[in-house]
Amino acid sequence: MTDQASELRGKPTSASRTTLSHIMTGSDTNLLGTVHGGVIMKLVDDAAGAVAGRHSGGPAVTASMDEMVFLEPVRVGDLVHVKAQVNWTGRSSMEVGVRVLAERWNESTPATQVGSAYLVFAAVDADGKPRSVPPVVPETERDKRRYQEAQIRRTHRLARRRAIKELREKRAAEGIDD
Ligand SMILES: CC(=O)SCCNC(=O)CCNC(=O)[C@H](O)C(C)(C)COP(=O)(O)OP(=O)(O)OC[C@H]1O[C@@H](n2cnc3c(N)ncnc32)[C@H](O)[C@@H]1OP(=O)(O)O
Repeated sequence: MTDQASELRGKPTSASRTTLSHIMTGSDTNLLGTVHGGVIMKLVDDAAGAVAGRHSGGPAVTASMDEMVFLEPVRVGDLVHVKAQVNWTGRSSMEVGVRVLAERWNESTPATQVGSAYLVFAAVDADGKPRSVPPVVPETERDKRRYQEAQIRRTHRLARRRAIKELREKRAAEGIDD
């Protein structure tokens, strides 16, 4: 990895926080007539990717997307806002938290939350190898809570990966072929 972590100065959460807005049309629907979850997931990935690129100051790739939650159906004519921010940073990875809000495009009613997700992005160099990212500096109490919660998710992701790897190695050592 390109290692300059100690040289990188911290960046506040607000420096890369981004909102992506889009009006849903007939081409975004599923067979039920509501907006396809994959359309929302693309917007989530786009917004999170912009945030990760801004925070890390260069290219960043999606390593994982987890806990994508759809709370309410989104409809044609909804103006969807995808709000994303860096919750936590590691050496080369960043957890980006995303909230998805929707409001009718031509009404002044408040937007309601319709989904959320957590994505991990890895900053990469020109060869696609992980490179160091500046530490995120949480500013508000909400940012600090999100940072702490992201650390819990990180611990669980690593533990889950390690446990599954160990199980597979154990089964392979026992000669079990699946
Ligand atoms: C924006 C887009 O559309 S990108 C297109 C979709 N995404 C891609 O094509 C990415 C394909 N994947 C890759 O290129 C590689 O697997 C990478 C760059 C994500 C990781 O490369 P690796 O060689 O595994 O590097 P490494 O193991 O050092 O991981 C780098 C960091 O990512 C984290 N990471 C890697 N995989 C995962 C994962 N599945 N979940 C969570 N974090 C992960 C690591 O914990 C590490 O974090 P740290 O440096 O902060 O400790």
